[in-house]
Amino acid sequence: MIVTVTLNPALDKTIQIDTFRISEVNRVLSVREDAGGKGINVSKLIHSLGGETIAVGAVAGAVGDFIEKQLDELGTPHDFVHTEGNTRTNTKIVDISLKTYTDINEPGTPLSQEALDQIEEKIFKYATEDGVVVFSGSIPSNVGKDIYGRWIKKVKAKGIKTILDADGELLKKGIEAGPYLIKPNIHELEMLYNKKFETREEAIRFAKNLLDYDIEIIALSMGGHGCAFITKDKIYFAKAIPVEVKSTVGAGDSMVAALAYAIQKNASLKEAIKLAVAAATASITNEGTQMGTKDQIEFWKDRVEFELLVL
Ligand SMILES: Nc1ncnc2c1ncn2[C@@H]1O[C@H](COP(=O)(O)OP(=O)(O)O)[C@@H](O)[C@H]1O
Ligand SMILES: O=P(O)(O)OC[C@H]1O[C@](O)(COP(=O)(O)O)[C@@H](O)[C@@H]1O
Repeated sequence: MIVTVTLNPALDKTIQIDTFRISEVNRVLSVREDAGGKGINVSKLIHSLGGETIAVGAVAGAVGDFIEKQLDELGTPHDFVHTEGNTRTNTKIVDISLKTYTDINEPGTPLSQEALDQIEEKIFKYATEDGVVVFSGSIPSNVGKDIYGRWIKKVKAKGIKTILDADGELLKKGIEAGPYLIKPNIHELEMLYNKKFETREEAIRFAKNLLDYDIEIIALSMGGHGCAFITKDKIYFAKAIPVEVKSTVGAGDSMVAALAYAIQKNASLKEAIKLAVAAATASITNEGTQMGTKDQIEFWKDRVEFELLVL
């Protein structure tokens, strides 16, 4: 079982605009709404790949109802705690002329200690020894930044693998707990080291140091430049596949989903890399927060190129 934890789900509202102008009236060309939030996206993809998954976390109000309904329609299993307020809406602006993709993410509704305890119970209810628990995304501002780190320690103590995809303090404290895999993007790594990397190699060297925290795999994604997959023995670099981008939202989550799926199946690292890049590529060819379909991912899998790096 792959359990995903989303403390801050979102309705992703993607609006298409032609040449966005600041301080002017902008007319929207199209709107679409998807159930989003990092763990939720991960579960959506794992389910469509045929994997066993459940999305846990918290939802609230009418937006929470929308998310649960859409997951039901997709057949993605979920078990959320229901809280006060309303789940956030994240606005994604796709500018079709400028080819820019802008995310405006709301902070989300607070979670009580009682809700957090209930979520923790659900994590341990569904997590299996041969499974994976995925902690990803931001958290409401009233929740301590050590939450993922604390949960990773507890899950790891039961011999269960964990994946962390977060930024800032959440990432830093999570890393200290030694998750099995982390997937920072290059900006998140720069924030972590408070340093701008001049070259791909420099970024990879800094990322590699994190393996000392008992991390097995680091997927360091670099948007349209590709992704490095770093382990103690080997470092692979997979090129991004040039495609017509419809929306970059969900590319990282697709990688995380594919990696979780591959890890649970005990697939080789090479197989995991192919699936991860194919899943990310498929996702960005779809509008809004839509993951790639199984067929799309199969198609791209044969076209993934990666090389062994010697640093
Ligand atoms: N513009 C792009 N063109 C082609 N592939 C892309 C593009 N943006 C992202 N990808 C693919 O998605 C992966 C993850 O993207 P990235 O933006 O680094 O993740 P995140 O969404 O977590 O920030 C990349 O390694 C690449 O394979
Ligand atoms: O929790 P955060 O960091 O605000 O991110 C949430 C947003 O990230 C997403 O999960 C997409 O993430 P990626 O583009 O990194 O795959 C959206 O669905 C959601 O709106």
